[in-house]
Amino acid sequence: MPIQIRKLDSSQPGFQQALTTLLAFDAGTDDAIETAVGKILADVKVRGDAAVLEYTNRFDRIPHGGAAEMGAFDISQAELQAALNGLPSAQRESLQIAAQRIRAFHERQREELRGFMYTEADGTVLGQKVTPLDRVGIYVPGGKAAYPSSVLMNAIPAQVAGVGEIIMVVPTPDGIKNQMVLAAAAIAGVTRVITIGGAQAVGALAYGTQTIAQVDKIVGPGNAYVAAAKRRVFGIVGIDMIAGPSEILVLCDGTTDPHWVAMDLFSQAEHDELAQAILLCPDAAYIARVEESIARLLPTMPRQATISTSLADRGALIKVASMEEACRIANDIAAEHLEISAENPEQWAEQIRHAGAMFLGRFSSESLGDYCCGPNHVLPTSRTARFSSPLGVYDFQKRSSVIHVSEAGAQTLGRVAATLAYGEGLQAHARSAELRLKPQS
Ligand SMILES: NC(=O)c1ccc[n+]([C@@H]2O[C@H](COP(=O)([O-])OP(=O)(O)OC[C@H]3O[C@@H](n4cnc5c(N)ncnc54)[C@H](O)[C@@H]3O)[C@@H](O)[C@H]2O)c1
Ligand SMILES: N[C@H](CO)Cc1c[nH]c[nH+]1
Repeated sequence: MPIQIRKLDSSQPGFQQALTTLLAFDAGTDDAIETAVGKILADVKVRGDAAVLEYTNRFDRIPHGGAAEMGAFDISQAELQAALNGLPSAQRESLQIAAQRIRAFHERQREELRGFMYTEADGTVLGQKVTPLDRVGIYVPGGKAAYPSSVLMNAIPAQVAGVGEIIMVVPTPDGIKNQMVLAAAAIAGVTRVITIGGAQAVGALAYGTQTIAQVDKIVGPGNAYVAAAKRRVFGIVGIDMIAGPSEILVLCDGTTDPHWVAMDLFSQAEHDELAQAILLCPDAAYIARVEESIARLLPTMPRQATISTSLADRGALIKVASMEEACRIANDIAAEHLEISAENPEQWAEQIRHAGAMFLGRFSSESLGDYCCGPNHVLPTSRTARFSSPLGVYDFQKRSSVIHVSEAGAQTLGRVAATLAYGEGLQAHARSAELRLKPQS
């Protein structure tokens, strides 16, 4: 099937409007998803398990007329361990290597995130205490593909942070459990695995049900339904970020094998029809070669239907004036993944301020980061990399301020506080500070 992919040129009038339209979700789709998610969440909040059971049976097409009770969706620790033991050794070892590398990276984050205390001259002690969250929900997607890597990426930082209970939800369409997903949960030390997904799983974790305890925070990626549900439950529970349909932006100077770039674009397009893959390049002849590679390689891809819809609806090959302009546009796009496939990639990376993860040089394919480089693959999408960060140990911790004022400190701070409190018209605040002042002799 001939592939239709949008071609844009930054020098053409209307380019900025075309780019804005490309980056926005189709409002019609968005509204439909929002309405559906609103209804599901309201129902789960009121009816709890009964609603979760019904939606799971329906959306995940649970066979034999569906499960009769929620217990059917729980997976025991013994089953997780059996899945790990039963994996072919190459799969088990690859999971273990990936887990070890992800753990090593996140251990470094923890070292950077320890609290601090300092003592002032008058003996007042001030500081910040870091504590892990008690109970978190991790969402592992599973509608169109199975994601053992996302189990590791979600659970390992939670464990490194010291979270008490890690509750994992993952849909099992048609009731089929993926053994690598279960094995990854065993490796990562997940507390409980429940095979539910979508907005109903997010609702169950956020509100709690008869059989699922409310969590403190929900993290993890998912499709547009999951992203919309997380956005809606924020405030009742914490969330990490909006990690929706995957995105890749390749910034190329025209020196990389075009087959490599085409396949890198496919690697994110194959996740979802709503995924987004974009190339920015100053060399028109090179863009034409990437287009040829796309046409040549696409028929060889098992997921070509998803890839072509994603490329046709949300993809683009964009001719820019220069690599400098490519960097400026990349900052505007603020993509989940940015590949800088160029000679001396560092010079361009210096100009990038907004990207979930940056892959520098032509050997750093984004796919390596998806599985085993070590940094997290749960990343902000839909331009939220302007203000969000990759999932990390910090998402599973919170900070409390610690204030221990000495008697001497209370004399100086008390006068300052009382003056400010009277200025605000808050007498009790002022008097509370003044009661601790020694009488002036
Ligand atoms: N940003 C990241 O860090 C990151 C990482 C991995 C994956 N992803 C993305 O995660 C997503 C995974 O999506 P997926 O679909 O494979 O799995 P998913 O688990 O996110 O979604 C499956 C669930 O969606 C719900 N659903 C599907 N159609 C529905 C409908 N019509 N009405 C109501 N609910 C419906 C169902 O409950 C189903 O269980 C992809 O978009 C992928 O690109 C993102
Ligand atoms: N590309 C996804 C993040 O958008 C992560 C992933 C998991 N498996 C393969 N890829």
